[in-house]
Amino acid sequence: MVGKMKKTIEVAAAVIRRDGRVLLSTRPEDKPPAGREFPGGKLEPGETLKQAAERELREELGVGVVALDELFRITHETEHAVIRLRFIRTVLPEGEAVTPLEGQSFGWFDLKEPMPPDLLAPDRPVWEFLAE
Ligand SMILES: Nc1nc2c([nH]c(=O)n2[C@H]2C[C@H](O)[C@@H](COP(=O)(O)OP(=O)(O)OP(=O)(O)O)O2)c(=O)[nH]1
Repeated sequence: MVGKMKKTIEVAAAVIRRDGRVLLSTRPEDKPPAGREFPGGKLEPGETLKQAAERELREELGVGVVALDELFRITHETEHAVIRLRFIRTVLPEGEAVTPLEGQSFGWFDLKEPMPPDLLAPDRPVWEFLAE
C-alpha cells in the first residue's frame, strides 16, 4: 500500500472484573485473529467509546453493562489497518448471567493464575497491569 494511508479502526474493549477474575471471550472461529480477548468490538460512526462498549456487550453477552472510564489505549498495526484499542472499565450488574449470543464463548479468568496463552498479543500488557 505505497502512498496510501491505512485506515484507523477504533475498538472498545471492556474490562470487567469480579472477585479477582476478569471476563474474556474467545473470538469466533470465522473471524481472525484467533484467540481470547476482552469483549467488545469496533465503534460505529458517531458512537462514543462508552456507547460502543455497552452495545457490543448487549449484542455478545445479552447483558446490560455500565461502561465507566477509559483505562488504557494500545495502538497496533496490522497489514491493512491501524487498530486503536481502547480499554474501558465496565461493570456487570450483580446477578446478571452471561449468555453468549454471537457464537463466542466467555469465561472468568483468575488474575492470580498465569495469563491464558491464547490471549491476543496487544492485550497481554493489560492483563499484566490488572494482575499487579
Ligand atoms: N474486541 C476486542 N478486539 C480486540 C482486542 N484486542 C485486539 O487486538 N482486538 C482486535 C481484533 C480485531 O482486529 C479488532 C476488533 O474487531 P471485531 O471484529 O471484534 O469487531 P466487531 O465485533 O465490531 O466486528 P465486525 O463484525 O464489525 O467486523 O480488534 C480485544 O481485547 N477486544
